Amino acid sequence: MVTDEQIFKLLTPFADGRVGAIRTKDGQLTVMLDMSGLAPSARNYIAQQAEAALAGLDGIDAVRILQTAQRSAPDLIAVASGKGGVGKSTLSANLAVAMARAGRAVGLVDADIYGPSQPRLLGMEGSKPVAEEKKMLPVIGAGGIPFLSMGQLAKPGQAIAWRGPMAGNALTQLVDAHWGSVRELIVDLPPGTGDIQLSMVQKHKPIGAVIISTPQDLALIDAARAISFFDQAKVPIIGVVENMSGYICPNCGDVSNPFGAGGAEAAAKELNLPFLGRIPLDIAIRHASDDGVPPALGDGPIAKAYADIAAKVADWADQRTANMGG
Ligand SMILES: Nc1ncnc2c1ncn2[C@@H]1O[C@H](COP(=O)(O)OP(=O)(O)OP(=O)(O)O)[C@@H](O)[C@H]1O
Repeated sequence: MVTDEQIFKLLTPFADGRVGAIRTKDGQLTVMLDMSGLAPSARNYIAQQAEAALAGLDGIDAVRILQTAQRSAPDLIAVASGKGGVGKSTLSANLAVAMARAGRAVGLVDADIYGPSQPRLLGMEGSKPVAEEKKMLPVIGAGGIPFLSMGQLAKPGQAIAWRGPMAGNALTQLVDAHWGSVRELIVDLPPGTGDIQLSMVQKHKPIGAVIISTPQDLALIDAARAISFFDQAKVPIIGVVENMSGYICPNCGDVSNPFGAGGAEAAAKELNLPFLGRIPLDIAIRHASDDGVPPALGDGPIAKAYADIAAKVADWADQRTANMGG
């Protein structure tokens, strides 16, 4: 008679970590497999492999595979700014890459209806995700980051016209996709506090928000507005990132401060919020981003700056989980 341990060993090569209860009764073997997060094609594949691996075992006449889905949806981490052009999309892509490099299962949703830029930032311009059982399958971008973008749902310029329910439905399609083993989903929000943000806090509440600003006074005033929006929605602010602080001259290496410096850190302090770090204004960031190679994949000071911010966000998420008792 075959033992549970033997069955477990037979299933491990393709269902590692997914094998649940095993029951043998009257020649019928029932095995529970946790298929949560998997796309239907992957579920079918594993179930077929399991049936094949368990066929013809000593004392077993019939094999039944029970599929369960216990794992919950990924946690959402919003990246927001008060105004456009401050580097929110660049931070979102690089935060995802840096967190993944640190070993976390991270995905990315590009919810920016005004200028969806993640397909370009992740080197997958023109990519079209396919759907399985009416849910989208994320596309794998640079750094192995699974992502979905408003830019993949609509023709260029079309999404801008989306209002209220349409924008909300589009966001739902991106968030409720086949995220598989992804545990944390970075959401690149449009700038400001519009329909997408409302839908986000009402329907897909993020566990926290990262606010990005340049050091300029005006950008900071807008950032404060975004902060108060999340405060009112009871979404905790993970912290503030200062972008484009200190310009490193590519010729002489001198550092100047075209947008000022330290403004976001001072503002964070004033608002009693954690400061997560600063990213300098560096043309290399723009070039790498335009080429679809997130600078966080490198190993110079820029990659380090993103890695430090990612570590703080990860710590925050872990602390939150610990506080929740699990
Ligand atoms: N630290 C930086 N140094 C140099 N260029 C940067 C930096 N951060 C972002 N950029 C560049 O600034 C431009 C705007 O960045 P990005 O698209 O990330 O901003 P955004 O806030 O998401 O804008 P939008 O609201 O339009 O989506 C891009 O060309 C990007 O490559």
